[in-house]
Amino acid sequence: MTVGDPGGGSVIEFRSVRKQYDDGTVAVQELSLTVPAGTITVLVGPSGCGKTTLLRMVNRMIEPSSGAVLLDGGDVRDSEPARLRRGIGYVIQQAGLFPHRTVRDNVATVPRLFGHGRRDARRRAEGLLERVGLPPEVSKRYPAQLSGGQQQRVGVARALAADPPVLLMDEPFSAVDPVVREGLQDELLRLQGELGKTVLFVTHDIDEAVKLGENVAVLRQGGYLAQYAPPEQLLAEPADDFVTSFVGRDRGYRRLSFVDSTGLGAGSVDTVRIGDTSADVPSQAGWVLVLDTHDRPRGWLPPEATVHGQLTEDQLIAGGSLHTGGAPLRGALDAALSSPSGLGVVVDEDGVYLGVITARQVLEVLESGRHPAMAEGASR
Ligand SMILES: Nc1ncnc2c1ncn2[C@@H]1O[C@H](COP(=O)(O)OP(=O)(O)OP(=O)(O)O)[C@@H](O)[C@H]1O
Repeated sequence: MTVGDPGGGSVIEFRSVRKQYDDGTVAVQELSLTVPAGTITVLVGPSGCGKTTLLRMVNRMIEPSSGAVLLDGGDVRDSEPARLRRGIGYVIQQAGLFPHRTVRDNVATVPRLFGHGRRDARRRAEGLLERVGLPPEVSKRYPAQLSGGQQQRVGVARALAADPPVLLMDEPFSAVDPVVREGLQDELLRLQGELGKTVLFVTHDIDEAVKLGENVAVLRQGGYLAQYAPPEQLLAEPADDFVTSFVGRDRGYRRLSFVDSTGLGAGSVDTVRIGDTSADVPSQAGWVLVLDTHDRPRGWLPPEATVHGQLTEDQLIAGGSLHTGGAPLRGALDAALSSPSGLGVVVDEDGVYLGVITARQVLEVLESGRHPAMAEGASR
């Protein structure tokens, strides 16, 4: 076993699986779904629609009543559960940590199971904790001494400790507040970029689903698969009324996250630099953008503002969000709408000023049909 090295992923295939519990509840109707290797696939749907049941069929915590789950083509029933689970990381809502073991020992448990010595296992655990973005000082604390978000990170580190090709995540970020949750989501995407696991992720939150999933399976009450598609397609072409209402009224706006802004031309605006004197500041009919010495935007001077002596930061009006050229159109629209001048500032990857755009320009790009996916959606 190699701990923490890039491991790649396995294909998971649900083949006509159905689950009826002993009391007669049918949690999953006959359902077929292939989860591609090395991607994040999200199971989303309202409470009780069978998401957890489906997820737990992969590591045999639940056995299907009929049908089969295959990992890289092999039926999971052919693997003894304990052995199977060593290749499948599992992260749950409350992290499920051992309360009487330190954070480091919680993670080190897994390498120990694989026969590593205590020291080696701890060293590996510390590497993993760093990888999930935890500072070294938390490693000797107990789980109760950590915030909810930190506990979830430990849960992820522990699930990754065996370098499993598959990671099952059941509402892992639901118990933390929205800001921490966003951070955890970003961290998972970054981590996945490095590790390329096959991640099957359960949530009831459609925003989380479209943010994380390369593919999203929408389930509805009674354990039916309503739609299985990449998020942009889900938002553009919801399969039925249930999916339409589940993805929400603002799906048109959310789809802007999936349309890139290539082709959105940037205009220009007068600029000055911090440290310039009144003589350098253009006669002001309109807003002037202020840059630092590296040409990075710092803020705005309003029309008719007078500059006495050298221009300093405290004379500026704070800018809105910045749009990185080529990034999704949603960011361009947000930059324009959040800017005090109404002009969204476009920058390059290094944050250097490129030009400005207006909300109207963003809408014109959408309406001009230069983005076929959006034009198609508009006609629906
Ligand atoms: N052991 C069980 N015995 C009987 N019914 C069960 C059992 N476990 C789950 N169910 C039922 O099966 C259905 C699907 O449950 P499941 O936990 O898979 O849904 P879920 O989509 O994950 O829900 P949630 O988002 O609320 O966790 C529900 O109606 C649930 O009540």
